[in-house]
Amino acid sequence: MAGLAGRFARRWCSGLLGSPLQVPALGLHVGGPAMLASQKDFNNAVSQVKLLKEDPGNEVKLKLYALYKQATEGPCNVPKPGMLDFINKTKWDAWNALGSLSKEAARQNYVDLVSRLSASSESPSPEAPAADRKQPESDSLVVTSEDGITTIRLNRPAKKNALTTQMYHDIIAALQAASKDESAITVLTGSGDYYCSGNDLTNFTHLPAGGLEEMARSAAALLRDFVNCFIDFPKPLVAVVNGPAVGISVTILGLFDVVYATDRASFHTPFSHLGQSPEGCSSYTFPKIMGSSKAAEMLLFGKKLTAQEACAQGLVTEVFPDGTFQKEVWARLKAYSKLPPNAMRISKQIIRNREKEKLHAVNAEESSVLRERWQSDECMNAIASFLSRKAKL
Ligand SMILES: CCCCC/C=C/CC(=O)SCCNC(=O)CCNC(=O)[C@H](O)C(C)(C)COP(=O)(O)OP(=O)(O)OC[C@H]1O[C@@H](n2cnc3c(N)ncnc32)[C@H](O)[C@@H]1OP(=O)(O)O
Repeated sequence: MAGLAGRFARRWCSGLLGSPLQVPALGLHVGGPAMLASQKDFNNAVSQVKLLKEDPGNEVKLKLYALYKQATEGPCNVPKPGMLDFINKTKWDAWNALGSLSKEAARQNYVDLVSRLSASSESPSPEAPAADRKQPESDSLVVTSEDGITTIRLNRPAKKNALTTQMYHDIIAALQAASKDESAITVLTGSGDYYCSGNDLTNFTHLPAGGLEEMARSAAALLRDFVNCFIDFPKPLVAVVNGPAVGISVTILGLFDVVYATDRASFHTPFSHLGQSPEGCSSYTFPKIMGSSKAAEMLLFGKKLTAQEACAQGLVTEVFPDGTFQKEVWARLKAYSKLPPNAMRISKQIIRNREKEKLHAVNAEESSVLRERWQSDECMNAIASFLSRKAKL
């Protein structure tokens, strides 16, 4: 965890400052007195932060916190918080990562960062959003509509398309819009080499004021809303699985109508490893799709399936060679999107409607079990282990 936050903090610091007087390894300003911000500049910047029109996000807020502490108190010399005190430990790590940076340089870096934030929150966005579609709040999701197909693309390739809290909200909004737009088919896919690495495990480190209990309550409510959107989605829903899939991105596949996968894809649900339990209605759909013992191997023991195995077990519709995957899949989807849209909707309704009530009940139960799991030592230790780079799947 210390390493993770330290690495994060170093990365946030680098690249933010353009001064020639930088420590190359840290990207931090260590300039001489003539270059440095005054106490008055610093005080102004502190006031300016409160006036920012847009929330700069947790990563930037953490950097501001660290620079503020360094500028006002100097290098971090308070005891490190306990491993499970995620928030205070992350803050401590960020502050500690600034090492022996002088108070004056920290003050300058703080002023520079605030001035960049103020400038970007005042400049108009380069592209006006399409009139009929509210654009996602972050760049981590890209939604496009073309040829009768609305495509929702997970776009965080550097993090293997792990789902942040904001992305869950954006996917819900994108599905709601797609259910009403002109398109005949809706597709979920990923950018880069992964389809999706599941829930972003750092979501669990952003503890709200109500602590772990409140975090678990609000995550369970969001999970429930998120999965409900897939249960209720009225048009053909297709997953274009462009690479490995993990966790919730695998479990919700049971709620898709068609799943196309590259032969590079794999399907992994490591819930027990993470001290968690199945979601996405997989406790119901997986046994139905593949039989209870194959489902148990995946959901209890975290057995990872190859694309071919997932296809043999009915979770995947068809597997394509990676070299021709995109070309073949999109050609096929374009042809399908020309079929009469109302006929496709109505057929989907007949196939899915009698299951809906059951699926909603399963979703509610899975979300409520997870709410408890997320507060367990097993779960917190597994997440702390991943964050401290001791564990990877
Ligand atoms: C509303 C809440 C709902 C919650 C619903 C619950 C869902 C349950 C799940 O989804 S459980 C599944 C959770 N996912 C994982 O446990 C995957 C963890 N990731 C890994 O094990 C590996 O990263 C990997 C196997 C996916 C890929 O390994 P590889 O070596 O190829 O790549 P890196 O590990 O170097 O990853 C590149 C960077 O991406 C970050 N990252 C990857 N996955 C996640 C993730 N799930 N959460 C947060 N961050 C992730 C990784 O940390 C690297 O970042 P860095 O470059 O900054 O170090």
